[in-house]
Amino acid sequence: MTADEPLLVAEGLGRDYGARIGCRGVDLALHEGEVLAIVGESGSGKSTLLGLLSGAHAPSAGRVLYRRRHGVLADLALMPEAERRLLMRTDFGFVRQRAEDGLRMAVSAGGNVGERLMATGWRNYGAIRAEAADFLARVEIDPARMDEDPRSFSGGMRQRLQIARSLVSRPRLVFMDEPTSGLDVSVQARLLDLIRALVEEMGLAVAIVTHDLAVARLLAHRIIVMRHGRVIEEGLADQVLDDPQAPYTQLLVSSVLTP
Ligand SMILES: Nc1ncnc2c1ncn2[C@@H]1O[C@H](COP(=O)(O)OP(=O)(O)OP(=O)(O)O)[C@@H](O)[C@H]1O
Repeated sequence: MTADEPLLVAEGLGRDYGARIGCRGVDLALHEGEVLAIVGESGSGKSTLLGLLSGAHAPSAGRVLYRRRHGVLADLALMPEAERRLLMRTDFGFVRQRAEDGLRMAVSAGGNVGERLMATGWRNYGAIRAEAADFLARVEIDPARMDEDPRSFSGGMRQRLQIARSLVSRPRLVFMDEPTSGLDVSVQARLLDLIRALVEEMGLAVAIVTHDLAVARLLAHRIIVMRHGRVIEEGLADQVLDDPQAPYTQLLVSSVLTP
């Protein structure tokens, strides 16, 4: 596989909810090490698109192709269920808006991280514990607290723990849905820096949904702008933010629209 070949491709992708449009006609490609931000106001279809790209939901139109480690493109919807589930464990990571949705709250911090390692084949208890401690330190959680469960953690710590849980198994592709909203502004800034550092260091491909253009500017290489379920503009992050072409994007960027 060469760097020119995309890791993930969406072709004519769409999903309806009865008569309501979730998203329609989305074409995109995501390459290794690339961060793609999906922006748009509430209800524009961002989460629906992320659900389709990650294989969590089946499309009602089009398809999502994923380039597997041996280089072959596979249609997520046509994969046998067991294979898709395995792929989601080994190759994909998810960071949800609410840490509580991505963590097991009654399981220790170390357990939350170690569980992901076990799901990808790690078996040696000592090695799992050491790796979990190491990864907790990377997300700035004191490994001395690894036996505590996340209910005793602050919001920012919980989100950092969710990030550790998602990344410890070295996925190739990470899906993030508003990973910093709902946190204090100062906590958000620190978390964004951490995400940026980890994504860069691990060479991850990321599809991140955000209504916050500052998040997109900080993290993304490319941006797609959605409105009423469709992609209305896409391009390099700086291009879209500094020289938006679509009138709607111009309004978004000038903050006339409140997300
Ligand atoms: N489970 C569902 N059942 C019915 N309609 C849905 C469902 N999920 C989303 N929709 C509709 O699909 C459209 C797109 O919603 P989606 O959640 O993808 O937007 P979004 O851009 O992620 O919004 P937000 O920023 O508020 O999360 C909206 O009109 C929404 O009402």
